[in-house]
Amino acid sequence: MNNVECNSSKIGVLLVNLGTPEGTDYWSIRRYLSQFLSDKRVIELSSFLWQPILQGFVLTFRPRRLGRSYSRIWDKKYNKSPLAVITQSQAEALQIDLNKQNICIEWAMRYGKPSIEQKIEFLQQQGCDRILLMPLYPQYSATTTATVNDEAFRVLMKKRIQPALRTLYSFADHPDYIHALHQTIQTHLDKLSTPPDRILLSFHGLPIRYVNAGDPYEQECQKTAVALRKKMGKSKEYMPLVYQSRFGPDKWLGPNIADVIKEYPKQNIRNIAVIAPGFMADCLETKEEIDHEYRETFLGEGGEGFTYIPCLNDHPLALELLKKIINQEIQGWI
Ligand SMILES: C=CC1=C(C)c2cc3[nH]c(cc4nc(cc5[nH]c(cc1n2)c(C)c5CCC(=O)O)C(CCC(=O)O)=C4C)c(C)c3C=C
Ligand SMILES: [Fe+2]
Ligand SMILES: [Fe+2]
Repeated sequence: MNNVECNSSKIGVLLVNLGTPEGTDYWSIRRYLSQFLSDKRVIELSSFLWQPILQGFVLTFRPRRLGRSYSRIWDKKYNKSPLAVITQSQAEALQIDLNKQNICIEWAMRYGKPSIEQKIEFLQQQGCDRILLMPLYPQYSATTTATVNDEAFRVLMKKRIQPALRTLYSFADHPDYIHALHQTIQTHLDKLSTPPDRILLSFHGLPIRYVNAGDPYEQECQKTAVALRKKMGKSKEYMPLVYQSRFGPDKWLGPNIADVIKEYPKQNIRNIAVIAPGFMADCLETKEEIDHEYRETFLGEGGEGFTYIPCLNDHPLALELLKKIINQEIQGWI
């Protein structure tokens, strides 16, 4: 995949993000959603109950609507979703930087392609006998981080010769992560003619049931919010933590971003900025859900200014952060 040869590399790094359909048509989306929503880490229901609902109802209706959403954000140049394009770009930029250290960087998707299996195979073929698995989720959740690990170990289960495998837990308050977020927020705000009355920190939600069962995700999000507010010298009121992307009938973590922003104009809060620190790359949940849907909601309720602050993506500070994490996690391997 990369321009850089990595035949002599002995350490492999696999960046993994959530997933992506191969196209925006009904069947591509259906295939992707079916794999994603059949994951028992994501939907904690018995298959006996859930599969008939998924196959009969969800996968009949949701792909069409989701396909329209993906079409609006699809990267026409690369014919890929933004999540795939950005993750690839992160991997390519890191490869150029880490080539000297004999490290081979690859990227994969937990659902869809390129798969974790395909990329572990490839890294082994390149001579990597040690692999650092890096789920690109700053905040740990069993629904995201753990399922990446599950899949990698399932791949290893089939191998006679296994590479050494290290996993990354999270980096919710890593100083370089907080620094990168601070800088991107500041640079973005400096360009605005009217400063926002609030900066919302919007994280992907999780069913409360999972948190009650022990998923540390809510604490992880709070860790990020507390560290970022401290770094910026701002209050909890000015930078509230909110949750987005609800799915299904469960009760999800709150406060829900849609409820919060609907109330703001009534409180004379008319200019807001939104950032989604939980995503390392812009995707459907940011480009479409925040920058399109919530923008319309806020302006429709009487808001005057809505600005979306992009994810870290392949910003130089994001690459510095990932490089720092890699060097910390491979200690003792070089
Ligand atoms: C019960 C369902 C879901 C849980 C739990 C969940 C957790 C979770 N997801 C992310 C990150 C992303 N999710 C994305 C899309 C997405 N998520 C769900 C459902 C759950 N997510 C669905 C059904 C979808 C598809 C879109 C939709 O139908 O609304 C994405 C975007 C992918 C893209 O291609 O752009 C990301 C990223 C996290 C971090 C998380 C738990 C912490
Ligand atoms: Fe999700
Ligand atoms: Fe969504």
